[in-house]
Amino acid sequence: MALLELNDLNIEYKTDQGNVRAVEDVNIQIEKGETVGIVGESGCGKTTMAKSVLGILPSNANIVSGEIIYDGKDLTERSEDFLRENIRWSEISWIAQNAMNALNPVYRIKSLFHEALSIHTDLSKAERREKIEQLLTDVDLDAAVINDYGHELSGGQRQRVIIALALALSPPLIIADEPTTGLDVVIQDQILRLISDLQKETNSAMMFISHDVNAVAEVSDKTSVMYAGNVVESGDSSDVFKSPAHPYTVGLMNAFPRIDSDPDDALVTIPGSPPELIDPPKGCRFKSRCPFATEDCTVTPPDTKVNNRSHVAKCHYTSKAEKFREEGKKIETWEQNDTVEVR
Ligand SMILES: Nc1ncnc2c1ncn2[C@@H]1O[C@H](COP(=O)(O)OP(=O)(O)OP(=O)(O)O)[C@@H](O)[C@H]1O
Repeated sequence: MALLELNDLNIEYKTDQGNVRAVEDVNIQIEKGETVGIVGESGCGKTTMAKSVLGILPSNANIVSGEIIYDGKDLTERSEDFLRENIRWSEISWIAQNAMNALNPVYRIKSLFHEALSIHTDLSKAERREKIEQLLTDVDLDAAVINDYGHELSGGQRQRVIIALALALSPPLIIADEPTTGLDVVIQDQILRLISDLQKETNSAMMFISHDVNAVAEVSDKTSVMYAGNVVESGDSSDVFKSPAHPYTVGLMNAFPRIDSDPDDALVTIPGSPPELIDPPKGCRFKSRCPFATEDCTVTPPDTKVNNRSHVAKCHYTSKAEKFREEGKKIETWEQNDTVEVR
């Protein structure tokens, strides 16, 4: 049994304009000790999905159907008290983007930890202090920051504090939602490496959410690519990133050139933006931006097996994936209005 299983998960937000179908029929499994990457542009439903696991969705959100099975328990059926006392921090912790900005600036760093440790452990005050200093050292901070206020630290230092907090109770699962976004590129790299090293050392499983394909490819064993509320491609990261089979994955990878790619190569971007999720298009949601789309794409896209492992893509034309990859490198492919013939 997987540590976390999202089964046919559907989540909507109620708004004055109508219901936003932010997560639709999402299936994701995370095994013990494994890192699963979730990648996609802003607004694709990644954060909504992650918040549903922790039970911290905003009040206008509704889990319409599906299951969130953690260690055999369906969390969608558990109360707020149960999640607070038995799941958050101790079983599943959360590293959010710029999380410290959201925290109370009049709190000292030590207060953040004392709160989590006093609720969930029976350590004495002195033992808690020792533990906090150790956690801060583990994330390469000077233990003296224990007495600082959040606003006295740099962005990178704050994110290290948040990582230390996420590790404080040795949770079996860590959800890291855009943990490096907004940081300086060099710091991003350090934080990424730190998360990856600590995760291996502690053997926690991790859901690693990012819009940055390269970051996801670097740390994840498996990857799910999300577009407009759907998982459009998933599989072992080595399969997904070596042989992307959905045109969206191809476009996303070209939009994030690897550090070792030729600097003279033109940057390819996917024109347009994801569709409105109040009345999303029928069939494939990527259709209007896909240079390879045909009439068939207006019907429900299939889950197509790409190889004899677990690599699947929601596209009718995965048998043409090699051609997608080749044509997808060219700017003209994405800029022209006509469909590119791949047959
Ligand atoms: N509180 C809310 N009320 C209504 N709609 C919302 C709310 N929060 C998010 N949405 C909508 O749900 C969809 C998914 O958003 P979500 O934040 O989950 O995406 P994301 O991929 O995590 O993007 P980002 O990285 O920008 O957070 C978007 O269309 C967004 O506008």
